[in-house]
Amino acid sequence: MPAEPAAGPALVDVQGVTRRFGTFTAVDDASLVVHAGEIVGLLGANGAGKTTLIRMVLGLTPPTVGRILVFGEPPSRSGRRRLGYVPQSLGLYDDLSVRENLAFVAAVYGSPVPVPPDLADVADALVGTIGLGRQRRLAFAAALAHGPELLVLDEPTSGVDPLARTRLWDAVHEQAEAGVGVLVTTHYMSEAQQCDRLMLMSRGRCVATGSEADIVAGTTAVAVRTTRWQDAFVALDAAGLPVTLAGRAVRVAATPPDDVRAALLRAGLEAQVDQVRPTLEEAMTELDRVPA
Ligand SMILES: Nc1ncnc2c1ncn2[C@@H]1O[C@H](COP(=O)(O)OP(=O)(O)OP(=O)(O)O)[C@@H](O)[C@H]1O
Repeated sequence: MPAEPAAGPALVDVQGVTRRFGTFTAVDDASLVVHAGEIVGLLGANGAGKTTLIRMVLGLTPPTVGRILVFGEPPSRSGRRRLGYVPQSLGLYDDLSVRENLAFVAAVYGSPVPVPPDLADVADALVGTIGLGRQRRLAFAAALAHGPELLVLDEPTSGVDPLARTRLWDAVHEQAEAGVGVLVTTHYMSEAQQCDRLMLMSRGRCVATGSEADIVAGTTAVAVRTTRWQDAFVALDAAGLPVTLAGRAVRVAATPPDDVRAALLRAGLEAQVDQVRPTLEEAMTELDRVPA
């Protein structure tokens, strides 16, 4: 996962962009580039500002401050023809069949769009009657109809099962390998790990950028080893610490080991407390807590 952006002209170049809605700042001084052939992931909790940033890249919402270039120019109608966008809501016609949805897109772009082989068995089913995973696959195929150079995907696999998610990501990688730049928002850490570069947003601000290793560096996590792991979990949770349980492994993000030991001692628990390499999720917990 390279930390530095790939060479070559940027497909998307966002510099120092802020977007306010009244007195509320949804995006605060964000910068971002996407080059051909790379997958850039936008991460952040609900309301972090990801969709607002994407809408600005698409030219749907103007920035309050800052500069956005897409294909070297401010977002425009002609630029939009060179990109494919899959919104969270998918933008499909529920009362048309899979085939009819693709025919509609084909009519707009003037080029035929074949039904993808993995949707062949539902080609004549109304979109509203097929599963969400297949709807997302269809929205993705529709976004590719005109051979875009840039794909913008807003939570493309939200609510779909792991198999469908893997298939969609295979299709995303295929596009990137063919030279398409991809800007994708996600809540799933497993998906973030598939991106070439990441940008983590918290309350509108960009709090970390780079590879997974860059983002994890400088954050902390501890592992708590004790036979009384259930009691340890309850005590740390009651102490207000960001504790998680994976099987019997108790882990605490964003907290120095001594603070974890102290919280355990207060609960009358003895345990081995070791500093460990944080997961991306733990790093995000810590970075999301950085005061504004
Ligand atoms: N048109 C608008 N008017 C006022 N506030 C808005 C508007 N659009 C977005 N916001 C606010 O800006 C903040 C960022 O919203 P945004 O949808 O960009 O977040 P997000 O990171 O995409 O979240 P999610 O993961 O839930 O989609 C939220 O607090 C939202 O309520």
